[in-house]
Amino acid sequence: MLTVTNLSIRTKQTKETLVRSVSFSVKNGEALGLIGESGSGKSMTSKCIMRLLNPRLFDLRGSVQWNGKEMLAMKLNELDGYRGKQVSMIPQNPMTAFAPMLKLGKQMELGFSLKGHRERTQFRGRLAAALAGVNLSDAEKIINSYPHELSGGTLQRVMIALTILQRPELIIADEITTAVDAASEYLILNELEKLRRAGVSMIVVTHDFGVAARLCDRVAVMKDGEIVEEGKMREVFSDPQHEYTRQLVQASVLFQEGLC
Ligand SMILES: Nc1ncnc2c1ncn2[C@@H]1O[C@H](COP(=O)(O)OP(=O)(O)OP(=O)(O)O)[C@@H](O)[C@H]1O
Repeated sequence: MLTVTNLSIRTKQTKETLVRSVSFSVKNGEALGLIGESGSGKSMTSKCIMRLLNPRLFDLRGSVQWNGKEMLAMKLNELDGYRGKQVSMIPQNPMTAFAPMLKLGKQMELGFSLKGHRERTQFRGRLAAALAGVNLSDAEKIINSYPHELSGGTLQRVMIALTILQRPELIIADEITTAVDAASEYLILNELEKLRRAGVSMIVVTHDFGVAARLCDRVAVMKDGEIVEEGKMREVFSDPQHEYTRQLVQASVLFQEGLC
């Protein structure tokens, strides 16, 4: 279980507070939607949970506990057993998740610690199936590509397939359907729904209530670095209390009806 308590993030250089006293929790097997407009602090909060913020650039206050362990105090060597294994993030900009000078197949071998021909062959079979699940049919081409040779949407789907293979306990999915076509979005959401049914917990970062409604039990709405409303998905969606949430819900409904 993840518990974030009074998390604040401030830049050291400009002293700007980007995230202010944010608190939420994600129970085992639960999915929380982190919703809000661009710049509201969703990605910063997610990166902080993954310990991806450079302490020389950001002041972090508060607490991020994973199964009772304080993540913000965890040493770098301890993080190896946490990141990617227990908690994985599918980042908004997937290019940052891959080393630019290594072919993807090589990176996967290293990431999954594959040894020997047999392990590699077995992995490639599983990879091909996971890639097909997110609408990528040419596994060979992907394995033999450098990251810059693939589009952002394709790399994002590769990340999703790899996360599915890793099967962590918690997945943080940051705007994972914004760079892909509608058919791929449909398949990606199906794959995430399967993981949910298998008991994987999730934080779904999105500005789209529709995406959150498909996957999430609860939702926290962020605005200007703060959570302004939190509750059960259905209740917040059908009876939003905060004016900003009302606007988001309305925009989502209008969008779904094709009116904007
Ligand atoms: N590396 C950084 N240094 C300083 N400020 C940053 C940095 N990254 C993001 N910010 C600022 O932090 C605030 C929150 O950004 P964040 O990326 O978390 O927003 P978001 O809600 O995820 O929106 P989006 O979906 O557009 O990424 C914004 O004001 C942004 O300009």
